[in-house]
Amino acid sequence: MTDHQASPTPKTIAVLGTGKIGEALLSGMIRGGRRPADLLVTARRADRAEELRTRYGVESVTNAEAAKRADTLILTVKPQDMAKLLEELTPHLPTNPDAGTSPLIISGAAGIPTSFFEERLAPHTPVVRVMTNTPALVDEAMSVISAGSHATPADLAHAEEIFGGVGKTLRVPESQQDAATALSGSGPAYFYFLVEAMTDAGILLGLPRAQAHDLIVQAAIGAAVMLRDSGEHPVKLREAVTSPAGTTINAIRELENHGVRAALISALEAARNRSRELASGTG
Ligand SMILES: NC(=O)C1=CN([C@@H]2O[C@H](COP(=O)(O)OP(=O)(O)OC[C@H]3O[C@@H](n4cnc5c(N)ncnc54)[C@H](OP(=O)(O)O)[C@@H]3O)[C@@H](O)[C@H]2O)C=CC1
Ligand SMILES: O=C(O)[C@@H]1CCC=N1
Repeated sequence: MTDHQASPTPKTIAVLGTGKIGEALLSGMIRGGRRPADLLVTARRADRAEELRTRYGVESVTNAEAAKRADTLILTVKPQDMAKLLEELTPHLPTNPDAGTSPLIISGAAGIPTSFFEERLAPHTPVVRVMTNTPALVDEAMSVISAGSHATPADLAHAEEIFGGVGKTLRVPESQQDAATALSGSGPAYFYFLVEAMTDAGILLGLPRAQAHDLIVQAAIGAAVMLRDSGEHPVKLREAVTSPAGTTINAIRELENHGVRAALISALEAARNRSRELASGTG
């Protein structure tokens, strides 16, 4: 296909800045049946480019080449690297595209609003902002999707199709993206932190580390599946575990005494605030 012609189904997808999130998406697209020949990747280091080529059979190109050849550019560099990446891309993107003829820009970066891209790119450039998370690696991502000013329903559907291949998607107004970043973007880290802490508790209680880890991980998986599949409110599920004069209520009292609920609320608020700070793309 000629560069950037209007097309209802964009063909070539480039992942720019293929680190942890970029690779998770790339591997998901290939698992989902997309041909490596329809994918391009870019990386800052030659050894990383080679690694991606070897691992996935995809072509590794420069950012300039990706801008010229791809119909969809998924930008997965750190927020602080986004301005520089855009500087590298803009000379190679159409400068005065008609509506519908520009490549779709999908940003996976925390904090950076679609206006950041629209201010730096040609008029009509469609931009979609997505906050995914690392469980994309196991097709259990949560990807929260918002349209920029020029993104069409087809652009949103295309982003949903890409990210839907690695988990669930949800459309939200862009004003909710910083909150979503705090909840689901960073969310897996909170659960890993809890598992780490509870495994330490198992050690304190005399269990071997590997056994403590397995017990807590399976409790987490069981709880997660029940939260997802039972349709019950978490309070109900917790009440079902909490027997009168039993063990669980003693633990819950300690969690409340130590302000864990308030700590979590403050923690997510801090993450949301940091996402807002990242909006300028300067760190
Ligand atoms: N990690 C997570 O859980 C999540 C991250 N995100 C967002 O995804 C984005 C990427 O995060 P993550 O994958 O963790 O970060 P990584 O550092 O793993 O990936 C970013 C990659 O971009 C490369 N890079 C930087 N600048 C350029 C450039 N100009 N051209 C080509 N490659 C470049 C980096 O190269 P080098 O290796 O040399 O540094 C690195 O490999 C961030 O914006 C983050 O906010 C969103 C949701 C969850
Ligand atoms: O910590 C971060 O900034 C990124 C964005 C969401 C998860 N990780």
